[in-house]
Order: sequence, then structure tokens, then C-alpha cells
Amino acid sequence: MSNHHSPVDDHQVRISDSPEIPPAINDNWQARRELADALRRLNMAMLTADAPTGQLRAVAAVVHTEAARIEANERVYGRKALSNLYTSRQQQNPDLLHEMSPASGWSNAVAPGMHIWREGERVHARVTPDWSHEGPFGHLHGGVIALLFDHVLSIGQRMVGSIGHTGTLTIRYHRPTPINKPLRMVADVKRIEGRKKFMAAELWADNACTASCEGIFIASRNALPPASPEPDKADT
Ligand SMILES: CCCCCCCCCC(=O)SCCNC(=O)CCNC(=O)[C@H](O)C(C)(C)COP(=O)(O)OP(=O)(O)OC[C@H]1O[C@@H](n2cnc3c(N)ncnc32)[C@H](O)[C@@H]1OP(=O)(O)O
Repeated sequence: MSNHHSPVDDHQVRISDSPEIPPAINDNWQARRELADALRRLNMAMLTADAPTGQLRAVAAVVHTEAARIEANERVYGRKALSNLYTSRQQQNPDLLHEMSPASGWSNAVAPGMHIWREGERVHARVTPDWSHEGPFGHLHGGVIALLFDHVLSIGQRMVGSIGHTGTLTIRYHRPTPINKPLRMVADVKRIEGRKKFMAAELWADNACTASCEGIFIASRNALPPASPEPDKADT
């Protein structure tokens, strides 16, 4: 699997085998997770507090000042460049997708912070969207649901090889999905035809399936066929 070079083919992506979020790879990434948590808190406070205008402007000024401090460091844009930087420094590479993804990244403040893990032939996910993800009053935005499905299915592909591009997602929204409570997802591979993986997933709140999804993912022409039933262990 080491000679995969397609744009979305990343042999470093692993599927956790634990429902618990793994610790950050080092203290620097732990600090990024802490900053992402602080930013999520700030966003939630801003969206939900009946705050005076002057207070909001004062906080904005402070945040801009603090952002400038971090911006003054060397900038590295994107997972690929960051991965190359770690390699050039001979440092251990964190599982960057799980830190930086807009769906699951624990170090990405815009991500709802989903955790995905494998049990047998299925992947499971846990996520608690909040008021910042509201679509219909008090419920989850359908586009965020599509994001969650796309991501859990994308990662689920690693059970049977490499990650291909999303070709088609078909989502059925059965009922409104609540926010501010833990949601569960489950996904599996239905069949593989050539470069196409046919996947399916469900989103659950309490005991109700609120949405289900079918996805077709297209492997790169250069991708090797699955080398092992457990590629996440075989090539990392
Ligand atoms: C490092 C990993 C990190 C991953 C992070 C998470 C990623 C999350 C997933 C994504 O968000 S990916 C981004 C969203 N998707 C895209 O931007 C894909 C844009 N579309 C494309 O790049 C191409 O259209 C695509 C790669 C999907 C297909 O192009 P190809 O030139 O490889 O396909 P080709 O035309 O050779 O068709 C191959 C087969 O797939 C079928 N096919 C092609 N496009 C399809 C499509 N869109 N949906 C369903 N089937 C499709 C096509 O009919 C054919 O079937 P048959 O083999 O049976 O003839």
C-alpha cells in the first residue's frame, strides 16, 4: 500500500478499534485540541449569549490579537504539507485526518468532533452536534448530516482498502435529528465492483434512526487492490 499517490489516498489514515478517543500524539497536538475546545466554547457563547455589543467587539479585538500571535509562526497549509514537514524533521506523524478533518478533527474548531472506530465489519461513530450546527429550529442541519455521512463512509472504506473519492451520496432524512445529545452512526461496505465501493450508513438518536445514506466511492485508477482484510493494521 506504500505506493498510493492519488489525491485522497492516504495510507496513514487508521481506523481506531476503540470507542474512546485516543490521546494526542504529543503535547503540541494536545494543546491544539485544547485551543480547538476553547474556540468551540467561544463560538457557542457568542451564538447563545445575549451579550452587549461593546462586549462582543472587545472580545473580537482580543481574539484578533491572539490570532496574530499564532499567525506569526511558520505557516504550513494542508495535511500533505504538514505531513512532509514532519517527515523532513524525522518526527512522528500524527493521524492528521483525525486531528484536522472538518467532520471529525479534534484539533479543528469547526468540526463537531466525531469519533469513528471499527468493530468487526462495521465502523461506528459518536458525535454530539450543538447549537452551532442547528438547521431547523432545535434540530441538526441537513448539510451537516451529509458531512457526517460522507466522513464516516469515507473512513469506513479503509476496512477494505484505500480511501476513494465520494462519487454519489444518497441520503434519506427520516425525521428531524436532535442537537445537543450524543448521536450514533454505523456504516459498512455492501459490495465492491471494480473501483467502486458501495457503502451504507445510518444515523441514530436514542432509539430512532433519523437518517440513512448510501454512498458510492470511486478508488483512484492507481490504487492497489485491497492487500489484506485489515489494511489499517497491515500498512501502518
Ligand atoms: C487522505 C484521505 C482523506 C479522505 C478524507 C475524507 C474524504 C471525504 C470524501 C470526500 O469528500 S471526496 C470529495 C468529494 N468528491 C469529489 O470531489 C469527487 C469529484 N469527482 C471526481 O473526482 C471523479 O468524478 C471521480 C473520481 C468520482 C470518478 O472519476 P473517474 O474518472 O475515476 O471515474 P470513471 O469515469 O473512470 O468511472 C469509473 C466508474 O465509476 C463510475 N462513476 C464515476 N463517477 C461516479 C459518480 N460520481 N458516482 C457514481 N459512480 C461514478 C463510472 O460509472 C464507472 O463505473 P463502471 O466501472 O461500472 O463503468
